[in-house]
Amino acid sequence: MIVGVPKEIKDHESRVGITPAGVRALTEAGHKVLVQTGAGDLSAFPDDDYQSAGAEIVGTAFDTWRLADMVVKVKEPTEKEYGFFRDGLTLFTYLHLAPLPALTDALMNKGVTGIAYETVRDAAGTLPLLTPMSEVAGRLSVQMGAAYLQKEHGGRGVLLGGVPGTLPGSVVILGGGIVGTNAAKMALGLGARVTMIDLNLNRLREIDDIFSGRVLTLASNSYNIAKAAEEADLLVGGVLIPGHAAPKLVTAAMVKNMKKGAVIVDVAIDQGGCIETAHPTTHSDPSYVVDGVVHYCVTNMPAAVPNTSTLALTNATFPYVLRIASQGAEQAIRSNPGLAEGVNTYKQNLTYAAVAESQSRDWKPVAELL
Ligand SMILES: NC(=O)C1=CN([C@@H]2O[C@H](COP(=O)(O)OP(=O)(O)OC[C@H]3O[C@@H](n4cnc5c(N)ncnc54)[C@H](O)[C@@H]3O)[C@@H](O)[C@H]2O)C=CC1
Ligand SMILES: CC(=O)C(=O)O
Repeated sequence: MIVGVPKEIKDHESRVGITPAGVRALTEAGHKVLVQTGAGDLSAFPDDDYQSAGAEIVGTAFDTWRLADMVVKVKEPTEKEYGFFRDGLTLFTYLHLAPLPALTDALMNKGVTGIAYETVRDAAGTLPLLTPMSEVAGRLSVQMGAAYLQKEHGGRGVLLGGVPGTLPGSVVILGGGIVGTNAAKMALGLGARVTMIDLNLNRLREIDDIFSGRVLTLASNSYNIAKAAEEADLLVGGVLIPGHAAPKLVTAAMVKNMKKGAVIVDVAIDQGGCIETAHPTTHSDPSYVVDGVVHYCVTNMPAAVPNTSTLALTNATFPYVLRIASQGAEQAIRSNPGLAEGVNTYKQNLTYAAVAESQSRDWKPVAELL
C-alpha cells in the first residue's frame, strides 16, 4: 500500500501522523511511505530522519494525497484539504464530525473511507486512540488554566496552590474520564482544591479510591454544576458522549454567576464544547472573555507540546496503521470490530450513529456495506 503523511495545516498544528520509526516498520513490511517535506519538523522529526527510515519525501500536499491509498493525519482536514478527497481513499485521523457537517458532506460526497481515531474502540470498550491526547490535554488544561489565572492574562490573580495563610484555588472538573483524571492529578499536584463532577457514579467511586478522597466528587446535575461553577477559580470541561456533540452542561447564566477573572478551559470543544459560552479558538488566538470569565477553548491543545504528543499519539495509532496497510482497509475493518467502530464514512454513507443523531441525518452500519 502507498501511505501518505501530509504536513498538518490547522493553526499551529505541529504534530505529525507517523514518526520515522513507523516509516521503518511500514517499509520493512513492503509498503511505500510518502512524507510531505517538513511534515515532522515541528515535532523534532526532520526530513532526513524519515528518508533514512525509508520514506520518499514529496514536495507538496497535492502529491502526498494524490498518490496515497491511505492518508494518515492528526487533525480533521481543513477546507483547503477537502479538494484532495477522492473515491476509495482511506483517511485515518481525528475527524470530530458531530460539529462539522461540511466536512461530513465532503467525505461522504467523495466516497472517502473516513476512520476517526476518536471512535475506534479496543476489546475493553475504551477509546485507545483518544486516550493519549486526552492525557496530554487533561494535564495541559491545568497548566493553561494556572497561567490564565494570572493577572497579566486577564485572570483573577489566584495562585492555584495558595501559600500558608491563604486558601488554595478551587478547580472544578466536569467529566471524570481521561481528561478529568489527568487534570485532577495536575491540580492536586499544584495544591489546589479539586472537585470532580460526573454522571457515572461508579466512575466517581473509582476517582474517590484513586485519589484517596483528596478529590471531592459530585453527581452531575444542573444544581450541582451551577453551585460548583460559582465557587470555581478554574473550570475544566472534559465530558464526552463518544461521537456526539458535547452536552452544554454549563449555561450562559451559570457563566454570568462565576467569579470575575475565573478561567474556563473547555477541553471538550473539539466535540462542540460543554460550556454554552464556549466557541473554538486557536493557538494563535486562544482566549476571550465573556461576563468577566476568561475562556480558553483550543481544539488541538496537544499541539502545544508536539514532541510528547506525536510520540504518545503514534504509539497508539501505529499498530492500526500497519494493520490497515497490510490487510487493506476493508479486510482490516471486517476483521477488527473495534476498528470498524472508527469508520464514520464509507462509500458515500455516514456510518456512525452518534454523528448521524447530532446532525439529524440517516446512517448505516459499515458492516452492512462491506
Ligand atoms: N481540545 C483538545 O485539544 C482535546 C480535546 N479532547 C476532548 O476531551 C473530551 C473528553 O475526553 P476523554 O476524557 O477522553 O473522555 P472520557 O470518555 O474518558 O470521559 C468523559 C467523561 O464524561 C462523563 N460524562 C458524560 N456525560 C456527562 C454529564 N452529563 N455530566 C458529567 N459527566 C459526564 C463520562 O461519564 C466520562 O467519565 C472529548 O471531547 C475529547 O475529544 C481530548 C484531547 C484533546
Ligand atoms: C483529540 C484532539 O482533538 C486532539 O488531540 O487534537
